[in-house]
Amino acid sequence: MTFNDRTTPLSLLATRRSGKAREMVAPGPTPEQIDAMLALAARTPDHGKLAPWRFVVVPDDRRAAFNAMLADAYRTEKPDAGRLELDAMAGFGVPAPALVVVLSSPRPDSHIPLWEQQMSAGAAAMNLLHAAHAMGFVASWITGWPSLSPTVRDAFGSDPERIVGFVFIGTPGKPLEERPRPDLAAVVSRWDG
Ligand SMILES: Cc1cc2nc3c(=O)[nH]c(=O)nc-3n(C[C@H](O)[C@H](O)[C@H](O)COP(=O)(O)O)c2cc1C
Repeated sequence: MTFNDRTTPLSLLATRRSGKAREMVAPGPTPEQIDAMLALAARTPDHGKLAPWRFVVVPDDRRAAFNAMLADAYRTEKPDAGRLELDAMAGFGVPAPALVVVLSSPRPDSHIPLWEQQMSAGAAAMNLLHAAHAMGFVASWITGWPSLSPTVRDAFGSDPERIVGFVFIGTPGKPLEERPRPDLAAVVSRWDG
């Protein structure tokens, strides 16, 4: 199977496949390409025109500081953490060339339900993935412990913001492999009420 076939919009959707962050290599997107991706990702449906999400680019020269921040946060929240766990945090997303942090930035004072604002943030992350793949890269939406850590969230924003995910972007260093896809019969039905 040819993954991320950019021949047509439909072929791209039909063959879209994320890359693994730890297997990504250069080239990654240039800063201008990242800006272009984010302009595409910002075309995301949101009820009430609130744009209840934000993107924070972690530039190349801040990636080491990002990983050090993660390790520090892990040590603070898990004082008993062993060396292996701390090394894993310090290597989070390495060696993927580019990183964008997607934040849910809801407006609590809005009449738009929080749930709808948070769904829009998820959609924005998905659109960022689509933009990256449409530009010839692979992306990977990762969460894990850092996405739930208040300390890490505070490095990028503040309550009630939440980290939707860390989107790593680069070129696959190994051939992509298909993952099992859901049996459509299990997830699609016709309402007969
Ligand atoms: C909200 C969210 C969080 C995810 N977090 C992780 C993660 O922490 N680690 C991981 O290996 N995959 C994670 N994934 C899955 C991958 O991003 C990817 O979607 C998965 O490998 C499926 O590949 P596909 O994008 O080709 O369908 C997450 C996906 C979503 C939607």
